[in-house]
Amino acid sequence: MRTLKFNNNDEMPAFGLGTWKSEPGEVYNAVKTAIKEGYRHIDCAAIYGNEKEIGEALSECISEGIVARKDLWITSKLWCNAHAKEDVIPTLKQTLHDLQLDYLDLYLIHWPVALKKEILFVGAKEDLISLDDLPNAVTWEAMEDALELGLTKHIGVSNFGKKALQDLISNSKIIPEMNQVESHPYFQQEDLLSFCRDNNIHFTAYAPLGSSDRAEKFKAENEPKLLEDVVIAGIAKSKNATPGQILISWALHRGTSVIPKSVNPGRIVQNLEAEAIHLSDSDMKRITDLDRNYRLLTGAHWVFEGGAYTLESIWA
Ligand SMILES: NC(=O)C1=CN([C@@H]2O[C@H](COP(=O)(O)OP(=O)(O)OC[C@H]3O[C@@H](n4cnc5c(N)ncnc54)[C@H](OP(=O)(O)O)[C@@H]3O)[C@@H](O)[C@H]2O)C=CC1
Ligand SMILES: O=C1CO[C@H](CO)[C@@H](O)[C@@H]1O
Repeated sequence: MRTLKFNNNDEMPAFGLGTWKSEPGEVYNAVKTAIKEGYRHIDCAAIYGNEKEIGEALSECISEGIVARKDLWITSKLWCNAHAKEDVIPTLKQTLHDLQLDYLDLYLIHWPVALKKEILFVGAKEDLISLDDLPNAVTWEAMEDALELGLTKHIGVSNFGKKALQDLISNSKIIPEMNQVESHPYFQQEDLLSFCRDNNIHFTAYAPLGSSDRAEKFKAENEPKLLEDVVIAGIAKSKNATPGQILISWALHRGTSVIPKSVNPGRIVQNLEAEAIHLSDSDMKRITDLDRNYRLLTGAHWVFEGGAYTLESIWA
């Protein structure tokens, strides 16, 4: 099993299970199947609305002796409406309660965007709080407190660009240990990955298979379909593998963590088996050459005329 090493020698399994869009009725089975088959890393978030069902599966896997808590790596994320300093710890405690855990392995600020407390999904510019009024550095101080309290073993961020990372690096006691962002062959983010490497920040690739089960309203017309790419298909055929497995294997060979989502038992197993695939330097180069700087999860839903955020400010 490939792992990413953290400062205190904790090792995060590089491969994990994504859980966004895994409905409450199906995520229980997905997590149980995954753990029984050998997954040891589950990626969660309060905003996915399914942490209670994930908690039931985790609790059963532990009580039935399928896995020990210490051998699992559980990540969750702080939603944007809880960035106020006093809201972070209570929100994390709710996630721990839902997941039936005493501690997380990794807690992330989900986006460098702040929402008013009563707003779950942004619908208008009035729902937003600007970073001048509620800076990431303030939220981060409470993340540091969570670490000190032992509620999580590691802290990090998600959807942060270089500037937002640099702000935290320059102004904080503890540097983020992880940045979880979109990454796949059509949107590799090599520059951000190098920045993270240079600053000792690990990198998790989300939407590694193209996130094709997103709601249509969040998709662009004629979005390129990674799983149908001819180069990926050709490499898959030559290795008796599937395109999904090649995409996962590429991310692992690149030294990143990768968290494909599936609720289908066959694909859950298939995705795990991608860890055993070997890609040659020439396979890797052919895939690296596919980059087209095509972001699937654009973040456009945060942007309103006269609002607090622009795409440039979010991804800077
Ligand atoms: N921090 C953040 O802001 C974000 C984090 N994430 C995290 O990353 C995870 C992964 O990203 P996500 O957006 O879910 O998209 P993925 O790229 O993982 O794609 C998921 C889709 O691929 C299908 N699929 C799974 N395995 C295969 C396979 N081997 N072959 C073909 N199709 C397959 C799934 O269907 P099925 O379930 O039927 O198998 C589903 O439709 C999320 O679930 C979440 O945990 C994602 C987006 C944003
Ligand atoms: O992780 C993610 C998926 O769900 C969220 C909202 O529903 C997204 O904003 C986010 O990027």
